[in-house]
Amino acid sequence: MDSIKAAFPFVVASLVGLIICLPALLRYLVVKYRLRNFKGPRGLPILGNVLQFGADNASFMNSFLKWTETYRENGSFLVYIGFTPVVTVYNAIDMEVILRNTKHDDKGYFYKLYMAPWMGDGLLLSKGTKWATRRKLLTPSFHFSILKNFLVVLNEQAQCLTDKVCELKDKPSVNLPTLMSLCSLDIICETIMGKKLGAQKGESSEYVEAVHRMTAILIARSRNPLYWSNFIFNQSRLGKDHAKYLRILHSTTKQVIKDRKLEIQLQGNNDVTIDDKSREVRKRRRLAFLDLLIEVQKQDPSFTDEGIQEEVDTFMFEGHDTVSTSLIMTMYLIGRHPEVQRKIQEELERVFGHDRERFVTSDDLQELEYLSCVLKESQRLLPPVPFVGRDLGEDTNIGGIDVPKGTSLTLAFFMLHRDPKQFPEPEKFDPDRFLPANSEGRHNFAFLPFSAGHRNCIGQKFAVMEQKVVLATLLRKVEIKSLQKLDEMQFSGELVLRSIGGVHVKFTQRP
Ligand code: HEM
Repeated sequence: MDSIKAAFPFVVASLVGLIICLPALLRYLVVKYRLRNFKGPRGLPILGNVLQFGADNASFMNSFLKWTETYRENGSFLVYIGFTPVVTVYNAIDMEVILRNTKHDDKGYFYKLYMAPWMGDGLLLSKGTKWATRRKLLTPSFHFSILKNFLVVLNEQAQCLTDKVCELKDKPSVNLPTLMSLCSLDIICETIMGKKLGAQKGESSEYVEAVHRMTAILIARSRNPLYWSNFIFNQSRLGKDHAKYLRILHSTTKQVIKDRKLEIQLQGNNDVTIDDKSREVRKRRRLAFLDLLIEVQKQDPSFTDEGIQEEVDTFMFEGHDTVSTSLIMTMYLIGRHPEVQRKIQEELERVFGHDRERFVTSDDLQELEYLSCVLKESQRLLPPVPFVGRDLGEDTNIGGIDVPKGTSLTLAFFMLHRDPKQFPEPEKFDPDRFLPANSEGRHNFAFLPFSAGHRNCIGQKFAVMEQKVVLATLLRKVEIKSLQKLDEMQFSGELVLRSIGGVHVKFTQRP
């Protein structure tokens, strides 16, 4: 009798546990049944496919690549992370179905876990009405007529980079990520917040240190499943550093916004006005995106200071690592293909003559057509954002199978861009694929470095402009030789694509 009494609390606890877990268990069984015909690697009970992912980011990427090739005909496959099904999609037809549907705008658990503390509920992470209202408010700020106001900053920073690179010409090897990250940070800080950092010139800044440390912490967090729990992460050394750098990042942006608003107030009105019809910007000083956000707030006071901060933090994050990764990969590929580099140099000579100093103008940007093809081909082969996540907002037919609402998706651009039906010999770097005549008949959703549909990249035009200015300035003066072979490089799909072990090149000054 006593032993029954003693066991009673455990029996009750087990029953309560079962009742709590039952809905989740039932949902798992129903979803598993509905997805029974979806192809994918066979996993273990309870663990699913986790053990097949490998212990580090490189093995994770290799497993993904292996599965993509195995299921290429389907263009999608299913894995289980424990009890959670995740469908990976990498064919143009299903990409279109998903990205065109406005109901699929939830970015999923991991996005929120890693990025929300820094970016809050800004444009990247928000959804529904909040996202739609913000996107409508912010889209005009990315119109080309406004973006061209940033050309001066882009040119100045590109020249600073070029001067630095010229000084490195005798070095046998330069690791591109270190160099390019500082350049794109200088650019994004000045264009978004109107703040000159001087990172390229070696001026130390608490903010730059915090951005670098924060990015590294987010990557380390994604690698360790224990840190996926907020509770465990917050107690860890890494979690404490995270809190410290987050304070620096937020207090900096908060202060910058406050100072800029005060400056405007002291001047009596905002010295930046935008003509509604021509989108022409009139200003008495250098424009920053922040001025445009403050202008938006004047038109719509529901866009609060917190709202401005969320968007500034989002742009700082989204507009820095992505562009520098794209430049790194493009410079690497140019340095591997002397014939492509020669064609770029010929185009630069056609547009700039022998003038290696003059700033790149908006007319020049239109004329650099071959450089556009090179950028696109680089973003096809080595897309800076290799994957994005989504949770399905409604039941959706993917590859002929009805996938239930709530299922997590990985949209794998890295693998999409290697579809041999859309891009014959997909591993070959061939910028001519993107000449207009060679692009005919290609599916509109076969090439998505900036994603597509309503949640596409708002900063796409800015990013292309920045890269063209940097490359047109640099390649007029220097030549790049890449020191690693593509098939020997090991990539990892973190928040952006990274080459484990760096990207090493040698620069020489052009005669
Ligand atoms: C080569 C550089 C860039 C690449 C490859 C890139 C790529 C992308 C991709 C793939 C997305 C979709 C993310 C998702 O669906 O989860 C995205 C969204 C976004 N990007 Fe970019 N991006 C770049 C540069 C920039 C820049 C320079 C800015 C800002 C200055 C920016 C701001 C944003 C924002 C705010 C979003 C969220 C848009 C929304 O959901 O409405 N990006 N980007």
